[in-house]
Amino acid sequence: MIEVEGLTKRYGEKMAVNQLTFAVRPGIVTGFLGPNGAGKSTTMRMMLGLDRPTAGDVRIDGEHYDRLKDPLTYIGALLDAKAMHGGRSAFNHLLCLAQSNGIPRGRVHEVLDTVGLTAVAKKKAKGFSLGMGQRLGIAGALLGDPRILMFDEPVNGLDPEGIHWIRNLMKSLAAQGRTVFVSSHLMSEMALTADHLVVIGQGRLLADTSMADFIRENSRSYVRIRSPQRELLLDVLHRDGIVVVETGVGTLEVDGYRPEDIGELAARNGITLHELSPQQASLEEAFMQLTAESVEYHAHTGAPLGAPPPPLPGEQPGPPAPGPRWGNDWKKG
Ligand SMILES: Nc1ncnc2c1ncn2[C@@H]1O[C@H](COP(=O)(O)OP(=O)(O)OP(=O)(O)O)[C@@H](O)[C@H]1O
Repeated sequence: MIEVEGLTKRYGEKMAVNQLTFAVRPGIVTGFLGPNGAGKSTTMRMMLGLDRPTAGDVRIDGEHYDRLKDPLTYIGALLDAKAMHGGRSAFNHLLCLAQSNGIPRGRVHEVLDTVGLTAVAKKKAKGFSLGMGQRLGIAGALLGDPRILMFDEPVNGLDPEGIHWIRNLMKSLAAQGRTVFVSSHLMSEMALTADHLVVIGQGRLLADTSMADFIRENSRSYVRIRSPQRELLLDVLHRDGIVVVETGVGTLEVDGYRPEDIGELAARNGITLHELSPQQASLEEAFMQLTAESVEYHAHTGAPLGAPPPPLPGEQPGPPAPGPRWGNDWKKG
């Protein structure tokens, strides 16, 4: 279990993490989400004692990180896959970690095998691809057979097979009763992996809830209908006071009713339906809905390619580009 209480980190004027309180429980995968710059990495670094909180507290199974003896046997983490001595071989990198945490040499072979790097164990880490580096970082996290695992963007650089592998690894670690805390910007992947979500924006807690509740509470669910008797169906729905959204592609959308309600109404009126399907928004849509207010860095959406970039603060703007100008809706804050 990881317990975070009132956790706060200020860098000068910047409030990177602001009064965060939540717990990461064992036996499930907890996803950690937030837009760029939300404070995820800073929070994870404070959990590992790599950054000192301005205020608040983190406990790892009831203890502060710096009081843990042989910390790798309590909590294993992948924060930055490149944070290793590139001149060392994969084996020696792991052996150094093992020796400093009282972990037997044989365990190095085990974790190399687990992550699929046995064949390149003698190769220097600086020659590794991004995906191989991620695997080596994951091996380091697993080395001490810890009860708690933390991964910052673990699928970064992994190919589809690697992504599938890490997803199953995280689920199996959680199924063994371990605490698994993982951040990712890949929403489709997160939706398949995490059971619970902690969502932050501009350093503040926005949600601490199950995946299912998060999607339900932050998105629209509706029934999509197609019928060859569209006009007749519209009349019937309107007569019953049902609000219908007509989409451009010939489908109708109805909020607040079950497919059964619509299907029975259509049947009573002898209307043929070609589609009657419940629609639930994706995690990505729910995430964008919840965090819209706390996204710090917005990309421009309508500029033509090749248009000039927005002026930096204090810089004179360049000549206007034809059409919508790059920077019209670019903003920070
Ligand atoms: N060492 C530092 N000095 C000053 N500001 C920092 C430092 N580390 C982080 N920040 C700022 O704190 C805020 C949170 O950064 P952090 O890296 O924790 O966000 P994040 O959610 O991990 O972002 P991303 O998804 O882009 O990786 C950002 O505004 C960042 O610029």
